[in-house]
Amino acid sequence: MTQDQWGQLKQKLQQSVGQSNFKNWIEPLEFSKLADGVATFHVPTSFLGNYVSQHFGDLILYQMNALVSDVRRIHFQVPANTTERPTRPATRTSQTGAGNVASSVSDSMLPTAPLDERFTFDTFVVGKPNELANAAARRVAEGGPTTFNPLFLYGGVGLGKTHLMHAIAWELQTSRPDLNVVYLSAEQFMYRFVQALRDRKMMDFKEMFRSVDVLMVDDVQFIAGKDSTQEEFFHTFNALVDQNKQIVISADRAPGEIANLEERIKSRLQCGLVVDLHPTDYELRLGILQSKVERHREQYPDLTMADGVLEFLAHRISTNVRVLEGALTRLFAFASLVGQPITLELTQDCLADVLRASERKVSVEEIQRKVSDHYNIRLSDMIGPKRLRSFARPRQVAMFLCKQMTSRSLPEIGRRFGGRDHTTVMHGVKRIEELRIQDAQIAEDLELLRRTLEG
Ligand SMILES: Nc1ncnc2c1ncn2[C@@H]1O[C@H](COP(=O)(O)OP(=O)(O)OP(=O)(O)O)[C@@H](O)[C@H]1O
Repeated sequence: MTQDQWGQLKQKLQQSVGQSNFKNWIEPLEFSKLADGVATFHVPTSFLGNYVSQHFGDLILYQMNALVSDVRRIHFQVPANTTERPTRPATRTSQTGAGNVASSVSDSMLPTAPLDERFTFDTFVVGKPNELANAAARRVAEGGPTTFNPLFLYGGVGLGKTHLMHAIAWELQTSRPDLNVVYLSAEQFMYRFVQALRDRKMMDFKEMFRSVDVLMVDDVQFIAGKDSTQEEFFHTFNALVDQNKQIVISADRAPGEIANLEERIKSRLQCGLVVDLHPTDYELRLGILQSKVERHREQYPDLTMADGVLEFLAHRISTNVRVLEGALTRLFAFASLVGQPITLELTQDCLADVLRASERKVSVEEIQRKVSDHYNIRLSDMIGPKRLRSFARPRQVAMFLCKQMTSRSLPEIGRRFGGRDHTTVMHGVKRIEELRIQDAQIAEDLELLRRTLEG
């Protein structure tokens, strides 16, 4: 391939990956040579090589073959005279991408997967459900003598396991640059293992894995049922533990609960510290939202957000932090697109599907019953026409909770409150929103009721 052809290919890639990806990742590539079906590119850092290999490797290979035939592999190389800045843990080694794409700088070092720069301890919000996991991760990140091995982190989807592992790697990169820290998913472990078998490079594979100082394997449940990968994992694990090298493992469940995982591996995994990331609670969700909103505010400085929106989201969106983050991002993008402030109404419109999906199954009837019990009035009085303050206030509280905790529209809520008009419901909801700020007793009632209703 000539430099001209590389120029043409770059134009094509620009169209495929978009301007910003192109600028960040493709533009820095320098085509070096094409020989024996292997296209070599020079990259300024192995991190960049890793990233491009993983995210755009197949695309480059595909588009290159449309231009010149018979390219089998892509190779990313940091030229010998380049000094890499040690800014990220992942830069010390390189990543082998899928298929025929490889980015290798040194064949003797184990490639680590790229780390997400947003996943640090600074950005990890700590609350009751994750404080132990956070403390254990921090302990490992200090890089001192191994006190528990392995650290086994487990928890449901999107609760921060990967975030904590990346945070450990970032931290060690700064405090202990002498250590060879490797983070990879169990799937990547398997892929490397299969590749080593295929290329008859098992000795290299073993050597590479045994030269690691801190090994972190994400989503280990992936190797369940994959017998030879499990076997190899077991040997790697034992070899590192014997050498007192730190291991961190994550999974979506406790070691004992991973089906089709060999007993000896289960028991090995339980040897160290097993920590559970619990589902988030309201306070943690609110804390996470508050911290994330700051970053969105920087991006959209002109957007205003009404009081209560974050609280609403923290109440209504389930335990998965990824969903919570996604909702916030979408909300800001939407509000900026339509040029409107972020109000509760806009939030409900924009996130209707997310809210519906994570809706707790609380019914209007249940709310009415709990609220009338709480205020010691009869259900018939709450729904009936009487306007006495002692009935009207609980009625408004119930309307407010219906609006917050169910996906019923205002007219629907009105109908279930004795056929009232939607404007009456709207007025009731607004009144309680005001009172919640002015009147501590109402705020307390609401909190208590919400907790009982959530069960
Ligand atoms: N306590 C937290 N503070 C800030 N962000 C968090 C927290 N917990 C999770 N997140 C964010 O939620 C998202 C999902 O987290 P992460 O990918 O670490 O989850 P996971 O437990 O590895 O999920 P999976 O089981 O899907 O692999 C990430 O963007 C992460 O930054």
